[in-house]
Amino acid sequence: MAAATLSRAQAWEHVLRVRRFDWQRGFSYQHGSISITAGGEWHCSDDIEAGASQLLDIMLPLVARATPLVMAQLGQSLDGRIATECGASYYVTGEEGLVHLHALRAVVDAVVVGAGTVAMDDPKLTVRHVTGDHPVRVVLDPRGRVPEQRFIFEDDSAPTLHLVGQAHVARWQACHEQHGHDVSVCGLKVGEDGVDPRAVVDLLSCRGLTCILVEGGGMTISRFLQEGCLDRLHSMVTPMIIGSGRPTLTLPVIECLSQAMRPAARHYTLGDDVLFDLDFTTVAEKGIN
Ligand SMILES: Nc1c(N[C@@H]2O[C@H](COP(=O)(O)O)[C@@H](O)[C@H]2O)[nH]c(=O)[nH]c1=O
Repeated sequence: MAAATLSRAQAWEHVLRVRRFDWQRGFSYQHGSISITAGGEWHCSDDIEAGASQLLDIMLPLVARATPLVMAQLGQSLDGRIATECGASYYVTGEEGLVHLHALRAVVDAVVVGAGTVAMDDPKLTVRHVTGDHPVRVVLDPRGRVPEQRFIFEDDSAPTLHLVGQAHVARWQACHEQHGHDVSVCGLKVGEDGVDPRAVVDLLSCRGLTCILVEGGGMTISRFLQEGCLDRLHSMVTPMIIGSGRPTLTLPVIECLSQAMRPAARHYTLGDDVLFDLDFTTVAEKGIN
């Protein structure tokens, strides 16, 4: 009899199961031919397809854990752009990159986007390219400026949480009610520098949303990174040169490269795209002196 081979689809089912596994109580997950320990190390006693093996390598560190996770995802061109000057961004990354984005959505509790992304892209933020549940959609809108007619407000296939500055709560509650939108509005303290990403993480955590994907835009992700709020960043680089347009990350000016961030990094090929998996909780060991 031919030896069994674990397929990519089967590996994905394991990822979803591992996400639901109680890592507070159990230290290792065992199912059929596969065993997984906290942190994401895995072993399969059957043969395994290359795509399945890569999927486990990429996804298990995100789900085989008992602690909260705040991560971000960027789909960018080779020259570090996420959209053209006027905001066209559908799509920078290829088919496999998009599947990966949806896989990330399927393993988090909440997906966070800034007001600009909602205004410009009118995203759905649902899981469509893989099996799995939709995350809670969170709009970060300190100035309460997002247009009223947006897909995530009108669509009730997933819960939506609209985080606005305290001054805008009553107006937005009335607005969603008037339009019959099933959207929860929550107030945020807005300081001189805008909203503190830590306050967002705390607010979501109080609602049981502890595994968070910050999906865009570049400024929102940059702010989370600058404040030390990101554990991980998945940067999907596609061999396209846009040449001008919206940048991926915008951070304070540094003078020398010793001040640059050097997170531990792994990389994977997904179709024509290269995924850089950056772990900000661990500093890279290698460096050229
Ligand atoms: N354009 C772009 C991304 N952009 C993200 O996808 C959102 C649109 O998602 P949806 O409407 O749910 O399909 C958009 O608002 C932004 O958050 N992501 C990527 O991996 N690659 C891409 O090329």
